[in-house]
Amino acid sequence: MTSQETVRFPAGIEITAPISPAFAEILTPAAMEFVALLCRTFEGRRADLLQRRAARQAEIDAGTLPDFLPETAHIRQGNWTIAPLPADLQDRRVEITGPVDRKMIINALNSGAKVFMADFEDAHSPTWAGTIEGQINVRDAVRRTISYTSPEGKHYQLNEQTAVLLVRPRGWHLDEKHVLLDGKPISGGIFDFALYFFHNAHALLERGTGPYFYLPKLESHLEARLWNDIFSKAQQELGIPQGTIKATVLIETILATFEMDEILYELREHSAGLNCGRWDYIFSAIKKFRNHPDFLYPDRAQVTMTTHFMRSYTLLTIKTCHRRNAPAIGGMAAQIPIKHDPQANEEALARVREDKRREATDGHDGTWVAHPGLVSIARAEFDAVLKGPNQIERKREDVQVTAADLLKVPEGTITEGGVRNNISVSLQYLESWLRGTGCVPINNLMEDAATVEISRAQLWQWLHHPRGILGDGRKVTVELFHSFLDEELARLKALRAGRFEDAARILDELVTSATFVEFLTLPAYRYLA
Ligand SMILES: CC(=O)SCCNC(=O)CCNC(=O)[C@H](O)C(C)(C)COP(=O)(O)OP(=O)(O)OC[C@H]1O[C@@H](n2cnc3c(N)ncnc32)[C@H](O)[C@@H]1OP(=O)(O)O
Ligand SMILES: O=CC(=O)O
Ligand SMILES: [Mg+2]
Repeated sequence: MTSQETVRFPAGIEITAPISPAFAEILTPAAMEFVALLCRTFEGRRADLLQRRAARQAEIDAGTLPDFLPETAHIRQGNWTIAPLPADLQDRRVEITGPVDRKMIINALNSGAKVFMADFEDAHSPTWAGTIEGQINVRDAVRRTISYTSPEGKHYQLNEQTAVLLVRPRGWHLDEKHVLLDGKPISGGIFDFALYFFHNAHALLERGTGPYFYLPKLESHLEARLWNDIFSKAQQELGIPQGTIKATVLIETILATFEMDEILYELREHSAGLNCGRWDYIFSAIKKFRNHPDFLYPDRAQVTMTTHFMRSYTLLTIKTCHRRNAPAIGGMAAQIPIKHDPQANEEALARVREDKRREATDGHDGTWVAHPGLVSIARAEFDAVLKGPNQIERKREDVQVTAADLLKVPEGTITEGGVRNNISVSLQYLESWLRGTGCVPINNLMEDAATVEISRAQLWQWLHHPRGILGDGRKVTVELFHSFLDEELARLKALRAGRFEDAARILDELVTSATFVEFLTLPAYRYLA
């Protein structure tokens, strides 16, 4: 390892973590100059927008529910479209997503999916090493030099035909604590974006593709405007034509659904449509209305894609996108292939098939899968429906969705099984995240930061809401939570060693805190190397 003293960074930049020779190829003085420029230019606006989130939360807490914005009615009513899509983003019928681990990047690019989203977000635990290695891995993937040999001696390299690469940087709320600018941690999202763009934009263009992104967890069109301005500045600095960057925004907060036209409009030169990030969306609904007496959500397993508010959201996303000639990408079913149990496996695959069939029939232009074993299943469902590379021509003008549809609370029950499952899944996921793995199979389901946000947010809500009562009449209290937590923790610790005590400390803080913690990754990041 070299230390920062041996690498000359621009004035004001300090890196507080080790820099190996391989890391120094990413953290070059020129790249860090670019990072610093974007952070200096835009950090103030990021901070203001995070403040604005808090102000909107206060309005909701005071009883003002979200609605479509009167001041942007002219944008919703106007007849504009996004700029034409590049050739390699026309057909996105199956997109695989996954962490920026070297082997998984190769497997994902070779999976037969049209697109691979390399994830520095929900599926990524942002350790210093994992984050910079992720940048090395995507750099090598862009240049097609990436290879890997497993400890068992299996060799991995890219096929002739590979998926189109998209990168998802961190959301606005996360800092990169190992990089200080003028003494303060910088934005994790700008850091991820800037390094990928700086090192790869020209190489991507030379290969006939481009710098393509997914943008997570936006809560308003003003947050989209900030990304758009960052894109314009980045392109200008690197001498890349304006409009080259293409970004798909995840509609995964309940507030963003009310501003989908506006988000597409802000990014119209850079837009590659919208995606229904269902897991964060459910989390966001619980989080935003947590203090409202009428909004109490049942067990996580009961908040499905066919509940009224979820169906309304996905249909409105399709209609909004298609009116603007933008693709509407579907989301991720949590089921993954199950080894060694053919019947359970067939049931899991049937659930994925059903989910993808509904998305394709509704009008989505593509969808997400969690695992290479699901690519052909999703593909078959979209092949059966799509007449061309996408179905943007299906405008779905028949869809009528109101604010009330988007806010309808699903009915259901809160059960002891639901409470225990939320505790156990949160503990297992946090424990893995603390060890640097941001996506894991638990009970044969894909779990990542978004799915686990639902679990811990439900625990908080059931504990703090007067109607957080189990089917058998017991109120969810701190005492009940602690007794279940102790039992679930003991069960897990008996199975294997790990950072379960740290995970339990974080979960306890998240659930029993009087005020809701905005994101579980904020306290958890304090524990991360
Ligand atoms: C809410 C959201 O944000 S969704 C987006 C974020 N979530 C994701 O991206 C999910 C990514 N998926 C994963 O990480 C994994 O599929 C898991 C953790 C769910 C399951 O992983 P595993 O239990 O290791 O799966 P499994 O053992 O069946 O893997 C078989 C092979 O497929 C590979 N594989 C599994 N998932 C992926 C993936 N998403 N991308 C690339 N390769 C994958 C494995 O690396 C393994 O490769 P190998 O045979 O060469 O060793
Ligand atoms: O990012 C996707 C989600 O479902 O959350
Ligand atoms: Mg998400």
